[in-house]
Amino acid sequence: MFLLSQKPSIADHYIAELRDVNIQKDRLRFRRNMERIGELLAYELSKTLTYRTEQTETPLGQATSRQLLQPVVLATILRAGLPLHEGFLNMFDKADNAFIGAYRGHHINDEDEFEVEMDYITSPDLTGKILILIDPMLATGRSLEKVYHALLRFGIPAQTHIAAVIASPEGVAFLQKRIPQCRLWLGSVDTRLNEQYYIVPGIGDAGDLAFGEK
Ligand SMILES: O=P(O)(O)OC[C@H]1O[C@H](OP(=O)(O)OP(=O)(O)O)[C@H](O)[C@@H]1O
Ligand SMILES: O=c1cc[nH]c(=O)[nH]1
Ligand SMILES: [Mg+2]
Repeated sequence: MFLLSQKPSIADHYIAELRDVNIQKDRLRFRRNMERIGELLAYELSKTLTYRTEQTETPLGQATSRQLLQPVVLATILRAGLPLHEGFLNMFDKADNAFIGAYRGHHINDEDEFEVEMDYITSPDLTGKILILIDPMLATGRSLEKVYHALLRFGIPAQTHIAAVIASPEGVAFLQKRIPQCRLWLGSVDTRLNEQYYIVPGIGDAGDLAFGEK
């Protein structure tokens, strides 16, 4: 597991702004901070990938350079994942993209219990590729687990990475148990989940903060 907040850095400013109830009123800034964290996580993740060397022609000669060995697919859970996706795409600009419509739907009988509803999924072939699954909030982990398994119908990736900005200890433990083959890239692991399965202290509802209440 990689944890961005483990070492002090400028990323701490971005995460602090995401949490701040006053700064949250500025949706543009909220989305941009998500995007900036996406760029940082993507850069850290890129250091672990495999590269091949090739020759690049410059105006003055030949330079040895590195190119990613395997294609990258960025798969993002709507809505809240969109700004984080943009950050990853800024770094992995040649990536293909997958999108999944998933949200926490409520049961009629029990207000606090929820089921992950998934009503849209589109993806390129994933066979042998580097799959990066993107969602800023890892609360119970049920959305990410469900989406990961749904994506496998598009092929078996060579590697799968999961990127989230704010995680709960419960969600991390759930994913490590259920899909241990996926490597986690996280901004912060917070204290706990509350009764509504929201992350505490967390940031609130990431989708609403980025795009408005639904
Ligand atoms: O780990 P989990 O317990 O599954 O919860 C996390 C999910 O909840 C949020 O989506 P939400 O249902 O709020 O949809 P939205 O992006 O449309 O706001 C978030 O973006 C995750 O997808
Ligand atoms: O804390 C949480 C949990 C799920 N989804 C969010 O947006 N925030
Ligand atoms: Mg939401």
